[in-house]
Amino acid sequence: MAGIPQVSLSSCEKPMPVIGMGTSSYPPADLETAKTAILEAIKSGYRHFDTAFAYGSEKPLGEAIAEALRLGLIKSRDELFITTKLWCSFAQRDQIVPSCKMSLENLKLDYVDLYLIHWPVRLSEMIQKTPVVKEIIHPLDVKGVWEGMEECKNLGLTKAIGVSNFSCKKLEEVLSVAKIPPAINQVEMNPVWQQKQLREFCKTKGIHITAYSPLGANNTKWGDNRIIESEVLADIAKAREKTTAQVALRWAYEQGVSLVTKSYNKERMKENLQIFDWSLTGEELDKIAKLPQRKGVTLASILGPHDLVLQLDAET
Ligand SMILES: NC(=O)C1=CN([C@@H]2O[C@H](COP(=O)(O)OP(=O)(O)OC[C@H]3O[C@@H](n4cnc5c(N)ncnc54)[C@H](OP(=O)(O)O)[C@@H]3O)[C@@H](O)[C@H]2O)C=CC1
Ligand SMILES: O=C[C@H](O)[C@@H](O)[C@@H](O)[C@H](O)C(=O)O
Repeated sequence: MAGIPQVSLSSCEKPMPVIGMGTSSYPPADLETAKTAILEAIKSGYRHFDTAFAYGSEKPLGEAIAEALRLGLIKSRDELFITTKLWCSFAQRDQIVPSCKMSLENLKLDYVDLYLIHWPVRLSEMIQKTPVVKEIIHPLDVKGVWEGMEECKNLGLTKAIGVSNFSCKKLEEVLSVAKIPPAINQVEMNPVWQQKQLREFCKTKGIHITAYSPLGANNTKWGDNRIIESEVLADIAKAREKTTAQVALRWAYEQGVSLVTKSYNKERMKENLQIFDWSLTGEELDKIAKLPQRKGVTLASILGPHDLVLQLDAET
């Protein structure tokens, strides 16, 4: 297996492996299933893991890390790059540090490598299921929340801080108040939602993009099968003796972003790492550039089609 390239992030001394294992599974995996899959991913060579308070995968990830250390698969926790995210129900100035500490407790870690604001919205209640009623959805206090994120970094609870699902407009708001600029914006990005405008903007601001759902989150509640069933991608895959998934992942990598993709299947998690020793041709890239575009993951599909949510989904 060719080695996994790394990227450096602003305000973070530790480099990040460009491919990470996602841990948002549908239907939600039980603790043992998730732990076993994550351990398998470590055995396969993954060193970057993406979790969130909302996924319920912090605990199994923490257990898998402890087990990997016990088994000697890794010598130190420092060999891993761990990302987790602030859930919307805790998106208030005084709740950020406690929330980060709660995630660290779930993970049984002293620090995470990256802490992200999960979505640019605040929920005034803890939720058990989605969609939610509109009364609990509020605009984000960007200044207060970002100050809390900066405090997490200054306290050493996280090496880097960033955001997720932020538009250019929301990023401008963060940048206007930030003492430490966001290192990353983690957003949906794949051949059928290429994010050209946002990528241009982030490049000029030194914000690195991580692509989530790079396979279109096929077979999940929040995604669809447009990528896995794309004839254009399948034709390229056939000609190159790769799989459609590998073509989609390689495309994202060639755009200069990092990516997090989830597989709890031993063969597919290995397959997804085989993207670093070949490249797409100019002609293949042109064909992919022409694919029809449509956002797959929307906040409205999670929280419900409320005005503020639809407005956030429509922002560029
Ligand atoms: N910040 C945010 O708001 C969001 C972040 N994320 C993060 O990004 C991660 C990845 O995105 P996700 O939405 O999971 O979607 P992905 O695009 O990574 O797709 C995951 C789906 O594809 C399947 N799959 C994986 N590899 C292959 C393959 N080689 N061939 C065919 N099917 C495959 C998986 O099934 P199987 O496991 O059976 O292989 C799973 O059903 C998440 O797990 C999460 O960590 C995701 C959504 C939103
Ligand atoms: O209800 C659906 C879930 O919240 C799903 O959309 C998320 O877990 C997603 O992967 C995310 O990171 O936001």
